[in-house]
Amino acid sequence: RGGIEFAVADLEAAEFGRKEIRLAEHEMPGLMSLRREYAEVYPLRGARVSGSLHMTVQTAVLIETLVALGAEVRWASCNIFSTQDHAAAAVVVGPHGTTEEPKGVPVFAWKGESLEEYWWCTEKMLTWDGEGPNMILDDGGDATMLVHKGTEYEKAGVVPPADDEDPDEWKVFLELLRASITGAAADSSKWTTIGEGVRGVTEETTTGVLRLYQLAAAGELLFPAINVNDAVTKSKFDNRYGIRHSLIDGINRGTDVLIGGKVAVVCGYGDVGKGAAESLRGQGARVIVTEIDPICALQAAMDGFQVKKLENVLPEADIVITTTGNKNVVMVEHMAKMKHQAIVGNIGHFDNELDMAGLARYPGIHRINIKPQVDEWVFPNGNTIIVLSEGRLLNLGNATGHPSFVMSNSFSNQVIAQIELFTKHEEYDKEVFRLPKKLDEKVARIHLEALGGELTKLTKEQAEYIDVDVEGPFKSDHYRY
Ligand SMILES: NC(=O)C1=CN([C@@H]2O[C@H](COP(=O)(O)OP(=O)(O)OC[C@H]3O[C@@H](n4cnc5c(N)ncnc54)[C@H](O)[C@@H]3O)[C@@H](O)[C@H]2O)C=CC1
Ligand SMILES: Nc1ncnc2c1ncn2[C@@H]1O[C@H](CO)C(=O)[C@H]1O
Repeated sequence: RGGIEFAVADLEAAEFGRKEIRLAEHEMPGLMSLRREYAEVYPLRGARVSGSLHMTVQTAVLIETLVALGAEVRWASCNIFSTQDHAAAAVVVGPHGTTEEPKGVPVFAWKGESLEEYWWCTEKMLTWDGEGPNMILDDGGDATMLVHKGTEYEKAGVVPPADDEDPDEWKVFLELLRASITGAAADSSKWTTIGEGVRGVTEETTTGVLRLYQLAAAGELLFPAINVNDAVTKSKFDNRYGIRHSLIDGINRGTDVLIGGKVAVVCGYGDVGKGAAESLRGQGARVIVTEIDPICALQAAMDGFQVKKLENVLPEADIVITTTGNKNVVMVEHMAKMKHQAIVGNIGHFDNELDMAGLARYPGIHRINIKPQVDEWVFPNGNTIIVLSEGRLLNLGNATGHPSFVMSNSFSNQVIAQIELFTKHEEYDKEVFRLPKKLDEKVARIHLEALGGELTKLTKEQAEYIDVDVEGPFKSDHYRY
C-alpha cells in the first residue's frame, strides 16, 4: 500500500500507536532537541539506514527522528517477542499517512515471530530496492552478523554447512543464508555488495558490542563501528535505571506474584544486574547475587546483597533472573532443583543464558503454556518452574521494555553516532569507536534540564584547580561513573 513494503501484525493499530508515540515524544527530550537542532540541516540526507532494534514506541520516536534528519529507513526488531504491534503499524503509516495510504517507513516486525520469520524480517530490512543500506543501526549484532557471515560464505564460494549441534537460532540463520546464496534468485554477491556499501554501524547493547570487538580483533570488521552502549549516558542509565523500571514490570505482567518477602537471585552484577537487584529489593525481595568478577561481587556485598553460588541457593530461590550477557548460566540441572513454581527469567540480550534446549530435552518433562510468553514446565516429579519469554529478555517480552525518558538518553547517542559515521566515515578505520565525552555530557545536560535539575557553574579558578575546562569535559577518559 502507498508503495511502501511492510509486514506488521495489524495496520489498523496505527492510530493507537500514534497516540502513544505522541505521548512518548514529550518524554524523549533528547531526540526532540536533536530534531530542533538539525531542523532544515538534514545531516542524514542520503543515509539509507537499516535498523535491527526492538520495534517499540520508543524506537518509533528514534526512527522518526532519523527520518526528520533526512534519512531513509527500513526496520526490523532484534527479538521475536519485543515488537509492540501498534508502534510498528504507526511507523508504517507515518505521522501524515493513513492506513489506506501509508506514508511512513518499511517495517518488518510483529510480536511473536517464529525464528524463520525473524530472519526473513532481518533480510527484508537489509534488502533495499536499488542501492542497499549505507548505514546499519544494530542491537545485539544480528544484522551486522548476517552481512559479515553472508560475505564470508560468498567470498569462500561455499554454502554454510549444517551441523546438528547448532542451536536452533543458528540453524535457521544458516538456512536463510543458504537460500539467499544458492536460492532461485541466487545473487552470489548479495551480502558482499551490501557490506561494501555500508559506511558504518552503531551498536546499542553490550552483547552486540562484544561481537564487534571480536570482529575487529580478528581483522574482519567490514566497516567502522560506534559502540553506543558504552556512552556513559547509555549504559549507566538504560542498562541500570531502565532495568530497574522494566524488570519488575515484566515479572508483574507475566506472573503477578508478590515479590515482597520472596528470595530473588540475580545472576550478574554489572550495569543490568545492579538495576535488577535494586528493582527487586525495591519490591521487598531478599536479593542474592551471583558473580564471577570479584570487583562486581564486592560491589554487591557493599550494596547489602548476599553473594552466593547459584547451586547453593536453589532450595530457597523463588525468582531467578540472569543478567550476564554470558551463556549457560542457569542449566536444566539447576532448574530441576528449584522450588515448586519458582520463576525463571533472563534480561540479557540472548536467551542462551538459560539452558532452554536442555530443559526441552529433559526426560519426562512437559510444557504448559499459561499465556503468551509465560510457560510452566512440569518435571516428572510434579515440581514445576515458570519460565518467562522462553528465556528471551523478559522486560521486552512480557512488558514494554524501558520507559521513554531513559531510552531518550540511549537513542540520542544513537542519532549522534549515526550522524558522526554517516558524515565523517572517511575519518574512521574499520575499528570500534566510542563517542567523545563532550557529547555524553551534552546528552546528560539535556535530560537533567528536562528533569528540572540545576547545574552548578564552575568558576575559572575552580576549573583551573581541578584541571578541567569550565565548559567540560569534566572527567578524565578513565573516570568510572
Ligand atoms: N533487557 C534489556 O533491556 C537490556 C539488556 N542488556 C543486555 O544485558 C546483558 C548484560 O549487560 P551489562 O550489564 O551491560 O553487562 P556487564 O558486562 O556490565 O554485566 C554482566 C555481568 O555478568 C557477570 N557474569 C558473566 N558471566 C557470569 C556468570 N556465569 N555468572 C554470574 N555472573 C556472570 C560479569 O562479571 C558482569 O559483571 C547483555 O547481554 C546486554 O546486551 C543491556 C541493556 C538493557
Ligand atoms: N523500550 C525499549 N525500546 C527499544 N529498545 C529497548 C527498550 N528497552 C530496552 N531496550 C534496549 O534493548 C537492548 C538489549 O537488547 C538494550 O541495550 C536497551 O537499550
